Amino acid sequence: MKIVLASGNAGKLREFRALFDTHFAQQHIEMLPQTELGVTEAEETGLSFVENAIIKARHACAVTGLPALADDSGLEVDALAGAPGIYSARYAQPQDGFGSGDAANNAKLLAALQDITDEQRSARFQCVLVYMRHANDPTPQVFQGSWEGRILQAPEGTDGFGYDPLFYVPETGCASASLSKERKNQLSHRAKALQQLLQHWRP
Ligand SMILES: O=c1nc[nH]c2c1ncn2[C@H]1C[C@H](O)[C@@H](COP(=O)(O)OP(=O)(O)OP(=O)(O)O)O1
Ligand SMILES: [Mg+2]
Repeated sequence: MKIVLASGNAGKLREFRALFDTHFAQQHIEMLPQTELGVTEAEETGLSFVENAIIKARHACAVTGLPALADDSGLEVDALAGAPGIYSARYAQPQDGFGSGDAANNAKLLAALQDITDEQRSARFQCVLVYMRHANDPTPQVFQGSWEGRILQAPEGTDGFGYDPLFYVPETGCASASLSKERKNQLSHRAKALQQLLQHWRP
């Protein structure tokens, strides 16, 4: 069975690859990144993670004719009333003077939290996974995971992607970007959402 993985984010795709190698090794399920099937990015016009994940999954189904699994994820910072949230990937904009992309997003987040003490820097990653059997699937299957931490005062670590260098993980005592990919894949929001999927999924 072929399933399209509806993400263009290389960091996510690396993590999914390792998670699927662990869980689907014995099953006849082949996960193909959308980029390998000529699927371009969908416009994320939703106002919630689940809406955006449905938009991405539906788009990938429509283009490929295959079932699709999409991940919409992001960082919620309490001191910023939940921002950047669903806008995490597009947090920094060229007109802010930060540029765009992961490094710019991290720089903008540090600037926004400049005067915020450690105790007030609580945050969490959210991940919503949506599986759709086809573009008109009336019952998308939705799975969710979150990961609690806080935002560091300066980046740490060299692994991972996105906001990992600024995300301190209390249960490990280091930044997410200092974790091995195996350890992150045991603890993360994405790993938790995938565990939910593995328990309840009807392919
Ligand atoms: O484990 C993570 N470690 C660090 N950062 C993370 C993580 N998980 C999500 N994030 C950040 C990256 C990006 O700023 C946003 C996701 O945005 P999101 O729209 O879901 O993904 P994306 O645009 O990069 O690729 P795509 O939409 O094709 O899947 O949250
Ligand atoms: Mg996106």
